[in-house]
Amino acid sequence: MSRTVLITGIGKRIGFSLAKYLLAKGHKVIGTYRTHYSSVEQLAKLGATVIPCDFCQEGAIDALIEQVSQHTQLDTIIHNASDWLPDNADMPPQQIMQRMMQVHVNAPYQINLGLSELLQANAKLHDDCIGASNIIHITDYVAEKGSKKHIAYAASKAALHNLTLSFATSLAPAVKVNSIAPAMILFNESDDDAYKSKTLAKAILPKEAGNSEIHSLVEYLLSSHYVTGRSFAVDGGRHLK
Ligand SMILES: NC(=O)C1=CN([C@@H]2O[C@H](COP(=O)(O)OP(=O)(O)OC[C@H]3O[C@@H](n4cnc5c(N)ncnc54)[C@H](OP(=O)(O)O)[C@@H]3O)[C@@H](O)[C@H]2O)C=CC1
Ligand SMILES: Nc1nc2c(c(=O)[nH]1)N=C([C@H](O)[C@@H](O)CO)CN2
Repeated sequence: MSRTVLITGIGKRIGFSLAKYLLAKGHKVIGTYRTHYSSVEQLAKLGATVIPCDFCQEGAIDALIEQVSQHTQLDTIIHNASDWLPDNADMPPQQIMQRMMQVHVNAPYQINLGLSELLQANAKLHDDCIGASNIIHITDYVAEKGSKKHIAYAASKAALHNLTLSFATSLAPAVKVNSIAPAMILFNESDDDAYKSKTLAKAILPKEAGNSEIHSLVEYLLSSHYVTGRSFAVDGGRHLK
């Protein structure tokens, strides 16, 4: 059955690849972006509805909720947008924590509350309406482990997983709410060989997993009618090292 999926942060990397993947599967995609890369135009040409939204801009989230509410068949939200700020970023610690909580906690919280009635109503469009609609929070392995250099980021991702627990309870039985906790999906262009070797050595499956690991897990969660309130680690067994 074709779904209508809101994905945040579609401009690049995992968000971009996931939007392309879901469009290719025949789903309708509504995607938010902060920077207007050519990839955004590419997704629009493939049929996506693309909406500019910087979650740190006053009023932007309310405007997004208002705009997405017009898409009356919305049944899935994937919170992918994220800012990987280190604690030594060139701004005061208070601002670092505020931005991390704004992007990773306040934005998903407000969007979920603002669109939950639509998700619940559209669960009924499916043959089996129990667990038919979805919210997926993309967190991070460090939500459970912590981080030496991204303390505020890790804390905000832990809070994002806590939203999974609360919304899973409050939106049952129509809406499933789950976390995906990745570790090493994609390196950044700025990562040097020394960093890559050190990072790969943290997992018992030492590899850069790639976007397809997220695609297949999203597909599984969308097909389930019974999995909710859980976190799915995509981390090469880092917890066993
Ligand atoms: N890549 C990996 O190996 C891992 C990724 N993850 C998680 O997976 C998800 C995707 O990762 P990845 O693709 O690497 O992430 P990126 O950092 O490459 O991209 C994140 C996206 O979020 C957008 N974004 C950042 N800040 C804001 C904001 N204030 N308002 C709106 N949008 C914003 C970015 O926009 P812009 O392009 O303008 O910056 C970008 O499109 C993230 O949640 C990340 O934390 C977790 C562990 C590992
Ligand atoms: N928003 C982002 N979050 C994270 C990123 C990223 O590029 N953007 N990258 C990672 C790393 O893969 C880290 O897990 C290992 O280097 C974590 N989160």
